[in-house]
Amino acid sequence: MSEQRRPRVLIADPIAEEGVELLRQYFDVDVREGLTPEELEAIIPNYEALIVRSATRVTSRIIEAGRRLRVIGRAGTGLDNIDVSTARALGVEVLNCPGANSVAVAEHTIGLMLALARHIPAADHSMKEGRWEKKRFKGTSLDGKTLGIIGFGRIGRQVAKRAKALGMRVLVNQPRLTPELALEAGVTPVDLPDLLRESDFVSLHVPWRPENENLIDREELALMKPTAYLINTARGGIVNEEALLEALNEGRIAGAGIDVFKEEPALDHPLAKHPKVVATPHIGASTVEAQKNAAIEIAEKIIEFLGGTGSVAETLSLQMVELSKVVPHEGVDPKRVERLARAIEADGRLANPPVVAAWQDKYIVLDGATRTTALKELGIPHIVVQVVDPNRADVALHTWYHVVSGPSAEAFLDTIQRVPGLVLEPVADKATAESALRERQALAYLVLRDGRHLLARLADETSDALDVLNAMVEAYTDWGEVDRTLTTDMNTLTRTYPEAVALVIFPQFTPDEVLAIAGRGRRLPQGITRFVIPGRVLRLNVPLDVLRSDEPLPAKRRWLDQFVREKLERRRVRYYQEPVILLED
Ligand SMILES: NC(=O)c1ccc[n+]([C@@H]2O[C@H](COP(=O)([O-])OP(=O)(O)OC[C@H]3O[C@@H](n4cnc5c(N)ncnc54)[C@H](O)[C@@H]3O)[C@@H](O)[C@H]2O)c1
Ligand SMILES: O=C(O)CC[C@@H](O)C(=O)O
Repeated sequence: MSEQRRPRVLIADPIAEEGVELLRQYFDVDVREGLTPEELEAIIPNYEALIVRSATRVTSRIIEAGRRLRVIGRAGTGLDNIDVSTARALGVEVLNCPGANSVAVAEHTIGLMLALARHIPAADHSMKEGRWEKKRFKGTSLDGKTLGIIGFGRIGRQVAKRAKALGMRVLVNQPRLTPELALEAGVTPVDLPDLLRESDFVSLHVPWRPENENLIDREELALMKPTAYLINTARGGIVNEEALLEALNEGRIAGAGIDVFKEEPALDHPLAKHPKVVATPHIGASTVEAQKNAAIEIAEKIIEFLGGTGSVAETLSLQMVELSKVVPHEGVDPKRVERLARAIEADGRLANPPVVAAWQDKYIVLDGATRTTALKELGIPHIVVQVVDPNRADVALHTWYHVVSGPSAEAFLDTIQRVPGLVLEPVADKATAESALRERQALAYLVLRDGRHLLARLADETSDALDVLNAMVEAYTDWGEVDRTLTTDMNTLTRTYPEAVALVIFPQFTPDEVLAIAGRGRRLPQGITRFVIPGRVLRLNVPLDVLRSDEPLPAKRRWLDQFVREKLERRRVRYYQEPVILLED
């Protein structure tokens, strides 16, 4: 850390004193609560770090004005009040402390459930007004009731633990919930409609993101029982407030417990005033313990970040690594590899770093297999990659299906049937085919133009499923034209692809399966997996000379950090907030 000038930290929302004291040991700390956006914008250029809770909105304007800003700390969980994309694009790290307040929010959730089930706030209010209305406040028990938890992360799991101790049955809706985790937590995974239909209490524990806006809307509320309660301690916009108000007014649900509102502070809010609602002013995390945990944890993280190396490249998840450790998870077309190798050599630079996931001592390529292979062909020892966690909530893995066009469905079938180790088996309908695929009893299913459904299965157990799958895709790719699609409706497809004879539908692979396949040195056929990865860094344009040189890896890493730092200073890094799908290298 610099001897001349200590870094300056601005704390813009109240955090526990223990965290402030810790920060003061290392930095010059100013606590300035209640700043207007204009005031914050005016003073932010003086600070290396900014710490907020949920009240201060850290907009792109504020971040851009923070010329010295290196880190934004959120003393809590949700990052929805911080423009994380702009921060990362400008090399400003964003740190939070998820987990520090999970227990507090879980306890508050249980508190809201009990308050609703036993009418505690209304009974208290009636007594304060001098009444004794014993008959009016007959409640319901939580024991034996069903709680539906939407979002089974840190808070959702803490809620489940407590609800089970109260004798509740717990249903969970959470993408990619493994059966092992569900079993261990004693909960039942269900889809959202079933959760809404079966639960006596529905509790939300998902983050706010654009796709979670109005996750609970009219349609979802309509599925709930008239005796059920909705609890929202997550974020306001996740429930459509107007729809909820209607449902309460029309008696379509029994009540709601609400800690968070679309606009906060929520003053004179019709939901907060509603007799069937127990409302609290975003205090889920407001316990002495949670606030102390969050303040100390964020202080420690900021001290470590500003005191440590603070690599700018790593802030953007960019790393210089050995190319031999970078492994594609899907096959590549050798002709495309050769073309791309020539183009990269002529251009003298690697424009877009492949996106990879760290897996044991390897990096599995999620996007950029052709580029990676082209660099290997060129004999280059090192490569810059962007490392992402494929299980991150905003990374999605979808499956492309293949529309195959050619002279006739019979000729197509003939080609497939000749693949060693493969048998085709007719099935009655789409539902049977889908279920076989889900259960992994088939490698794929085929929908022919005339509407027939066929399962593609292993001929015997000694055949290797991946080998046969690869051979099948290779066979029809050599035979006809293959286009990728996300739709399974043959009628729609034949309008776009008049020569289409068949649609090949693959199972939905999980990121863990994909990594395990690649980690074993195996590959899926090309063009099946589709990772949607927000926050891609593109057009980094790393000179090939640097990647190719004999300099050792640590020296190249230092070079990369300086290279990225300069680009950021000149605002030369193109950062995509939206997912970017690159089909062509
Ligand atoms: N009321 C409060 O004071 C308070 C305090 C802390 C956190 N929160 C809110 O709670 C949220 C959850 O916190 P956490 O620490 O449990 O987060 P988390 O990231 O550990 O868990 C969220 C889970 O929701 C899942 N998810 C996302 N979208 C989903 C969807 N549409 N359907 C089903 N599951 C979905 C994710 O996969 C993840 O597992 C935070 O993002 C924050 O908004 C509120
Ligand atoms: O700052 C707060 O107290 C709210 C915290 C909470 O919403 C969070 O996301 O951690």
